[in-house]
Amino acid sequence: MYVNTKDILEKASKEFYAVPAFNINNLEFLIAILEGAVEKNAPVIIETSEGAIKYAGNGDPIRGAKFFVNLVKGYADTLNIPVALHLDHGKNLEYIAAAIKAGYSSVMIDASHEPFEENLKITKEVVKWAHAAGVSVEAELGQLAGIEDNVSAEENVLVDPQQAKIFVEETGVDFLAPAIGTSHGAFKFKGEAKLDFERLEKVKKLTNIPLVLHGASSVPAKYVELAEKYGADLGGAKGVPAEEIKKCVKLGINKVNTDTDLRIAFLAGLRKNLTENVKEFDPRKYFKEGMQFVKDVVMDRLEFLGASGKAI
Ligand SMILES: O=C(CO)COP(=O)(O)O
Ligand SMILES: O=C[C@H](O)COP(=O)(O)O
Ligand SMILES: [Zn+2]
Ligand SMILES: [Zn+2]
Repeated sequence: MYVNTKDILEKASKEFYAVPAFNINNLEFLIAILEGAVEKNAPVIIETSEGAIKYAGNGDPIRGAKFFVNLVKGYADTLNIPVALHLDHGKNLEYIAAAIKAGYSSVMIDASHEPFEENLKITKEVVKWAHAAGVSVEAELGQLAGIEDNVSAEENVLVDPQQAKIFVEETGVDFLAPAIGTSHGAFKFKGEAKLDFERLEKVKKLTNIPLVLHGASSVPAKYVELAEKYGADLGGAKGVPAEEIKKCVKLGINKVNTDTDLRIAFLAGLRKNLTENVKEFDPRKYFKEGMQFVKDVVMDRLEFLGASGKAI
């Protein structure tokens, strides 16, 4: 069933587990994710970036947002697990409005690149519109290193826990993404993974709402190696080890954003399949192995985050 993200995350926060939010751009990833969640009897969050909406709508945000709601809601309503659809890193009010109007379960307003007061003001405004439509809201404090859509932060600017308390109280936001040292993409951390667990613990104590970990892909070596065996060049790829993510879940993370791991798993399967079956030209066949790898990543995450069996 298609549900509000808030219902999924408030239960997770009360019961100390996390639900993965997987980014999609197309049908194949959606089917693989939902199949994995059904097999694990788990709730799941599907998310689309502004770029995904632009892609699906062939440049038109209204068409793109409607496309994803029809696709995800239509599919979810045939299943017995809770499924939510979330706008990831909403930065343009045009996309946020399109998602709310189309029927997304929740939206993210990411004004974290703005000064604190400005972030607070914009977030408060989005919360007002979204809540009026029954849509829940995620916001971000601090900045992630690496490239995030059009914004790039050279260094991590970590969340200030006291600011987080004020921000949550004043904006009425439903979930918060605190920057604690992760970054987006396949090339995280120069040395060992280094997350600020103490900071995370303080943010949870002071806000007591569901928290979100961005840039949470683990970049599994087995898919990187397989993709490279079949011609990819992903030299230096590195993610957040599952054990580190589990520590974050104990300290209050309830939504774990994952895009890169699915991309790499699919790439490995697709490259392998195309190389091994040079006569094949039916996409339903050559996509299959990539979809299976995506499903495997999904099931693994549902399991180690504690979401498995939590559908009811
Ligand atoms: O945070 C993300 C989407 O918002 C995705 O992070 P990864 O690049 O680590 O998968
Ligand atoms: O956080 C960003 C997500 O991984 C989405 O990336 P994208 O803008 O390339 O769709
Ligand atoms: Zn951000
Ligand atoms: Zn993110």
